Amino acid sequence: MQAAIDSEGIANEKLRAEETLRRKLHNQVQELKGNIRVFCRVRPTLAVDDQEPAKIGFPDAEADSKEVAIQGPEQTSAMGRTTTSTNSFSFDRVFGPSSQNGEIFEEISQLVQSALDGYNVCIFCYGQTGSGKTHTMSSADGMIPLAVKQIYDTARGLEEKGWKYTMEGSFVEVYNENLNDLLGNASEFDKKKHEIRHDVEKNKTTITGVQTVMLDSPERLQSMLERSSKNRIVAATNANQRSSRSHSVFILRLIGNNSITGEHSEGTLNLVDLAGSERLSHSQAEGQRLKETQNINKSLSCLGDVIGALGQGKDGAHVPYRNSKLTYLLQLSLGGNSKTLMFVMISPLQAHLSETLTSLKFATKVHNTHIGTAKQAKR
Ligand SMILES: Nc1ncnc2c1ncn2[C@@H]1O[C@H](COP(=O)(O)OP(=O)(O)OP(=O)(O)O)[C@@H](O)[C@H]1O
Repeated sequence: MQAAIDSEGIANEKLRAEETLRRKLHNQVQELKGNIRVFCRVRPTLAVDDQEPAKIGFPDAEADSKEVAIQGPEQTSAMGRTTTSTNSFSFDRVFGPSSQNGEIFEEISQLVQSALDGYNVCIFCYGQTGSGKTHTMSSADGMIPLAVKQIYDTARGLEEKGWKYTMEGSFVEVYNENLNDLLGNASEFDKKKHEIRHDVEKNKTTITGVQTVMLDSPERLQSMLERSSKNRIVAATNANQRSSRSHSVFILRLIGNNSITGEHSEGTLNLVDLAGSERLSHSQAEGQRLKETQNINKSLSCLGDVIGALGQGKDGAHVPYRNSKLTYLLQLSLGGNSKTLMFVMISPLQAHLSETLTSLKFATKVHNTHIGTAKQAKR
């Protein structure tokens, strides 16, 4: 009897040691892949798209591709000759129009694992309105539900290794440089002030007056997503397609305690659906629309500046987090202590060619950035 208990004890200890080693190796692999990665996704042509497709060379479904080639707009020379140049872009992965959310999630599941292991992670969707950001992030089989499911499954598996996890979720939007609680009361949107507080020591950000939901069952997530989308519909007006004019940030805080080894880890996974990146010419926009556009342009270019400053990798160099609400909110999840993935979504239509090229150029800038080694928030 005693021998059986002893050998069970040894086996459990081996399991725990293996888990500690797995975490270390997992992180080494993630660092080799780079702490900032960019994926591109081309959405399929939809039945409602009645415009001509653009000439895009995208990967076939089977290939593990990194390249996308776009035939640029026609240019006529002084001699009257018409030419079109091909613009090629390369990223960490390019997904063609037939790719499915499940397949895309396989690539990001490793980052979800990093958040469980105590790292801060940001996953962004960037692109013009209608390019597939919400489909990728929040649809029924999008990154948010798949990430939460993976966290449940993994946390359950880690129980036998002594780990117990709690998962807290909040969901906010940044609209016109104001924070709103998507789980709160829509009548308070743009009125109630929420403050962002960073505790650098604990590597933890809190937002005052925002609801936090203990995500202890998949049903909780479902009701959380329903509440947020209802709130956005209430807050929208005919003239204001609010969801595409604001950034939404789904924040999952993952707290793990190991009662046997005494290890503790806290990580945050931020899933960010950015506002539509299309450039409205100022002459077309006026009033509320102009204000929205200016705020979106400012915050997206600020995000690019923050990533650019981090990419210079100089310790102690100024990083302009405070220049926009979004970058300030994500301060502790961007930079040396964290891992970032940017999805650039593109439309397959010729009519969107110029926005597509602008998006791909922004994404290339991000892709050329290398962020320093992440440190784990573990005590
Ligand atoms: N990969 C895809 N497969 C099938 N349908 C897609 C795909 N991507 C996008 N769609 C469809 O295209 C339409 C526009 O996509 P979506 O709403 O996700 O765009 P968006 O970039 O989030 O726009 P907005 O900025 O307005 O929120 C939707 O009807 C969506 O269901």
